[in-house]
Amino acid sequence: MSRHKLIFLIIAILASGFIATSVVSYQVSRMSIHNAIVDSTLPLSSDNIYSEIQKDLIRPIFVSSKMASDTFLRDWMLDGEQNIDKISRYLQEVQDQYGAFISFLVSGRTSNYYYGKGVLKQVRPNEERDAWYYRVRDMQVPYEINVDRDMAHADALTIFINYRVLDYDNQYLGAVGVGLTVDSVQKLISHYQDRFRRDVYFVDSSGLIRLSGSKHQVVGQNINQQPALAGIFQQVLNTAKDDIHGGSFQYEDAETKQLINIRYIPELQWYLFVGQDELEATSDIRQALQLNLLLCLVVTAIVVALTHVALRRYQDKLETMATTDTLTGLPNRRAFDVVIDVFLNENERARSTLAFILLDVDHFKSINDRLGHLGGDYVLTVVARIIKGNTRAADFICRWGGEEFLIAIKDCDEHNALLLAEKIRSAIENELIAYQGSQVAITASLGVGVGVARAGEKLEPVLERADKAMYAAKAAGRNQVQLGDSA
Ligand SMILES: Nc1nc2c(ncn2[C@@H]2O[C@H](COP(=O)(O)OP(=O)(O)OP(=O)(O)O)[C@@H](O)[C@H]2O)c(=O)[nH]1
Repeated sequence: MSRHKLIFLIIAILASGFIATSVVSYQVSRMSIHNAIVDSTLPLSSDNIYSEIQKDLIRPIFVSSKMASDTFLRDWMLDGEQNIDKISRYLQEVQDQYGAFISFLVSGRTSNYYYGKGVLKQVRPNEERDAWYYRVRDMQVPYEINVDRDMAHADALTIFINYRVLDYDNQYLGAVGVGLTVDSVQKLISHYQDRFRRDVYFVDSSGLIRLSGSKHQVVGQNINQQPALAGIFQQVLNTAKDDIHGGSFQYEDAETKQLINIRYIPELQWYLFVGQDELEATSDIRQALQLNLLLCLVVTAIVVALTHVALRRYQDKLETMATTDTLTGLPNRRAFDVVIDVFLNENERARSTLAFILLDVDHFKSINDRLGHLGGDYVLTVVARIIKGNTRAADFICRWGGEEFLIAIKDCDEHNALLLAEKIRSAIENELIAYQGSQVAITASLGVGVGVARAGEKLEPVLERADKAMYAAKAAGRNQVQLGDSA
């Protein structure tokens, strides 16, 4: 397998492994956050808000019940509603003492609507705003909770506790009670909005948003105008069972993925919506995913870079090992095959002849026999050194075989090749090699082949000329240079 393929494979394995683990862990975290929101966070918020509302309603119900059974109030009504100041003061005192928004009394006999400042108005059966009074008058239960506009306070949205007042013989006298501003509920939902980033809003059965702490759901709008939400709301209305309306739902719009919990608040006859944007809730783990992927990228890049360097070094080492003769340090015959094309290319650009000198140490067998194999090895290293010392860096020298060396010279004619071969021959002849106390003189036979060779072409003709010339030198008595037949 090539190095590039191996690196590509490593990248593919690391990247797919890292991406798979990051994405799987992201999905698992996302699902657990989703489930936590749907199963506990939203229902719990809904429960808390509902119980706060109930808690807020208990006190005014208690105050209204006290008013309905107050002997002063009943006697005043039975005595013919004589002194209006008295009842106004009473109502004002209740209002101040219990921090109510308004306290009121409506007389069944005179239809007067009394409050802290006197008579506000008279209720009329055909007045739509007074329908509540006639409903209370005829109802079977002692009180109702009604969310309505308060005329005495510029039509502010108010929760009224409407209590029936009966005389000592249980005959209906009128309706009494207090009104609460919805400010406390509004504060509560704003608190949820700010602290837990939850959308809290109340919707009546027509879909009208009555109270809201949410930026997206504005009071006065109708949720039926939001197609995704309208469908869910219809579902809630349709599946209402035993007055238990609601459940957990999810819907998506252009920017958000909302998870919502809907609950019916019977006291208000409104629906409480608590929602959370899943995308916002999971933004942290999405950031973690991005960071993870970035780290994976960095780790992959480091691993790939290290692998590349290690492989490169290893490959270089292998190549060097495979192409270098360990004894002389010269390139070997394999290196010749690798390098010669480059060598020929360079020579071709020079458009000149190429020379090969083939050198064979004379009677090397007997040198081996005399000095031993290690001694023979040493002689070969000396010969290599002599050849190197007499050639240029641009020449290519290699160990061709046992005691044979090849010198390739670019841009070299017969004359110069013969001169170089003679120089080497004479340097070898003149070298007295000292080995283990004895002095050894050696000679070599050299064959010169000169010709034109191009990259990709067979070199055999030129090489053969050098080879034949070398054998001719041997045959002619050794220790000499012979020139091969010219091309
Ligand atoms: N010490 C040593 N000997 C080698 C090496 N490679 C080849 N030889 C020996 O070199 C000798 C070459 O001998 P031959 O090819 O018969 O030729 P020669 O004795 O040099 O005689 P001529 O070439 O005819 O002058 C053989 O004995 C090989 O075993 C080597 O790396 N080291």
